[in-house]
Amino acid sequence: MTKVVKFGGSSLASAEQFKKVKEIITAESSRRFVVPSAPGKRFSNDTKVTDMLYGCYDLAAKGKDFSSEFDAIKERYYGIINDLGLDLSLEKEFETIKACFIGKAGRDYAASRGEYLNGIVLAKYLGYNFVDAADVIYFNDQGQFDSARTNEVLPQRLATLDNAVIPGFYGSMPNDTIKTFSRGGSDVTGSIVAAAVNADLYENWTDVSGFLVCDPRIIDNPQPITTITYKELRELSYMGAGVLHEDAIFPVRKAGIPINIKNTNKPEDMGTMIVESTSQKPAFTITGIAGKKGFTVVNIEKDMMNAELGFGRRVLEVFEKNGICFEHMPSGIDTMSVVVHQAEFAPKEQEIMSGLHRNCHPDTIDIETDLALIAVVGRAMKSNRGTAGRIFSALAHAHVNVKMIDQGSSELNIIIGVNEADFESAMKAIYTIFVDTQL
Ligand SMILES: Nc1ncnc2c1ncn2[C@@H]1O[C@H](COP(=O)(O)OP(=O)(O)O)[C@@H](O)[C@H]1O
Ligand SMILES: N[C@@H](CC(=O)OP(=O)(O)O)C(=O)O
Repeated sequence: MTKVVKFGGSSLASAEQFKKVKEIITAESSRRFVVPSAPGKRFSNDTKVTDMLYGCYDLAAKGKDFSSEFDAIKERYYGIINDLGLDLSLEKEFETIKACFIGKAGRDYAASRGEYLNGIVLAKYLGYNFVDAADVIYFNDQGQFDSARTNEVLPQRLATLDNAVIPGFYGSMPNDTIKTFSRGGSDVTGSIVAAAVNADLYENWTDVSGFLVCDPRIIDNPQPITTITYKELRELSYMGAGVLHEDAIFPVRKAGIPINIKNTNKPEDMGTMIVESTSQKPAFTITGIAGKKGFTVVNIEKDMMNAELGFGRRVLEVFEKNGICFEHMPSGIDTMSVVVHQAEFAPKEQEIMSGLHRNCHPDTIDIETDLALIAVVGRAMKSNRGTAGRIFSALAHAHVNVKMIDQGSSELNIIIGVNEADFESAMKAIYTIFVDTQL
């Protein structure tokens, strides 16, 4: 039996957390491959080492003095090393990092050092081999994960080792520079390593007892989800359920390896099993709710739009030419709405508006900003009548105006657009109707 265990930043934020991690790893000899994140927050208004590194590098890149910020990062590591009583010096590593900051080695390089250094500390503490992710995880020239090259090198390298610590979050580009995944990307490394060693299980250790029906920062003590399918999870992660990076699902899913989300602070809790399919009925009609703020809707109106061949294509062409992906596109007979990420759309707004006028000759176009999207997800929704009705009556009772509705043909999710100001009350209303009232 081989398990790959990924520990998030909250699980490795201090020496106290490192001790819990060692106890978990040594409790089972199958926990042979370990993927650590950089030290995270020790308390709610603490700063993650990754953010400290970004801040420090930004100063260095502007040619400003970054010594006190750099010392604060060193202190985080030496605090852990000293409290664990390790005989380990990172002075050589810190010298190299400082020189690379001055030499402007890049933001990705800077951020990756959080996981790199934590990997060295954890390997020493566990007595495990250290494998630098830069030597085994690859990206292509476009900056996308290069699975072909990684699959040639990583499985072979790990096959020679009884155990290893492989830092999460980064790898190397064809020109040997360092590249990171997007934020939270150590989850992706864990998944890639699990596939490479053909693990029986990928354990993802965090600070909550698994996936919860709703974000615990919005609902107090939400119910846990014991089993969830990859498909459901992808919908929820994509819509902001931060426990697991949305891209962490693909490598293990392809290899048929289940994921178990576990709590480092409560290892006895079962956590959540993420599986391909299950006959287990979810506890409620819905499996989970997640949501994100920061969307814009572009509403396009034109009489007889439905009869105009190629109208939709011409609309989307304008977004494509401006490099904007669309999230949803609800449409009527004479109307079409395109929902996009506000941060991506805002700088291109004028180009897109004039492009739409030129390409599609609409009667009117209006833009609504500050929209939040909420995904209500559940494999049981398909076989339960009236789910949408319950959602909308709950929202009406909570005085939330629904701006947009989109139901995928898989009937796995219903997406609802509301004003950002209504986001929290909408999430609470939906949670209450399905979980507390259990309608
Ligand atoms: N549906 C959800 N279930 C559980 N946690 C969630 C959910 N949505 C958001 N979260 C947040 O995700 C956090 C865990 O993810 P993350 O901060 O990336 O942890 P780690 O540092 O272990 O990688 C939780 O502390 C919680 O605040
Ligand atoms: N440290 C990186 C990568 C990561 O996955 O971290 P965490 O496991 O703490 O979410 C980040 O903050 O984005």
